Amino acid sequence: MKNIINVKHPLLQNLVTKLRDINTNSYDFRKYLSEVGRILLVEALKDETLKEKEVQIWVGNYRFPVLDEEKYVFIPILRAGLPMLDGVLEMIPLARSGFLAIKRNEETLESILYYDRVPPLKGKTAIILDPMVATGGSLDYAISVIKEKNPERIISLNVIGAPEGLNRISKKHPDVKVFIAQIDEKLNDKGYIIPGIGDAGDRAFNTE
Ligand SMILES: O=P(O)(O)OC[C@H]1O[C@H](OP(=O)(O)OP(=O)(O)O)[C@H](O)[C@@H]1O
Ligand SMILES: O=c1cc[nH]c(=O)[nH]1
Ligand SMILES: [Mg+2]
Repeated sequence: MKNIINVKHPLLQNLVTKLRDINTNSYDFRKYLSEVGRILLVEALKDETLKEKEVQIWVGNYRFPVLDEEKYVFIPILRAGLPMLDGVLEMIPLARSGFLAIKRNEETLESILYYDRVPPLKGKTAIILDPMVATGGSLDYAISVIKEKNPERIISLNVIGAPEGLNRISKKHPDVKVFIAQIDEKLNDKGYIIPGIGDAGDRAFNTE
């Protein structure tokens, strides 16, 4: 699983534990997802190439490094990926955003795409946001849809994954770098991650 990067940081582990806690309410749950997203983004872009820009400062004009912010397109997978968007947009405010809504059929575990509003991706870095990689079906589907739009590169930021799903992504999409805060033990017979955080969409938006 060379393309799966388990980002290990005490601050991330602390946030994941707060997400696991069933006493965490939906407001805090969304806030913690957003914070995890931001930390994962920092790690994912740590070797990024910068452009030079002339900046007027107090002693004249100097050239300084800047990020080409509009090169990045964040793509949260609705619903549960949505709270991660706030955190990453705080870091790259001029990034674009696109939206994919994918829902698992909880009986068959098959992923269904019900909304695609992703802007053109040619020459862009697409950054997928979704807290959970369980069977990997939803992430696999999202990557396939995004690849059809020919981005320069695809990165995925995820909070918790099961070995089953991460193996699937690693085999099918070795070109996509996945930055993940926690790799858990397994899936249960309903396709939920154990120990996991339960249903992330329901917990984020207070539904059942
Ligand atoms: O790896 P998989 O087996 O495909 O499962 C992971 C998917 O399940 C969750 O979404 P869900 O289908 O529950 O939709 P929701 O965010 O609307 O609740 C999660 O946010 C992932 O997208
Ligand atoms: O554990 C899981 C698996 C899929 N989707 C979730 O929200 N949680
Ligand atoms: Mg759900």
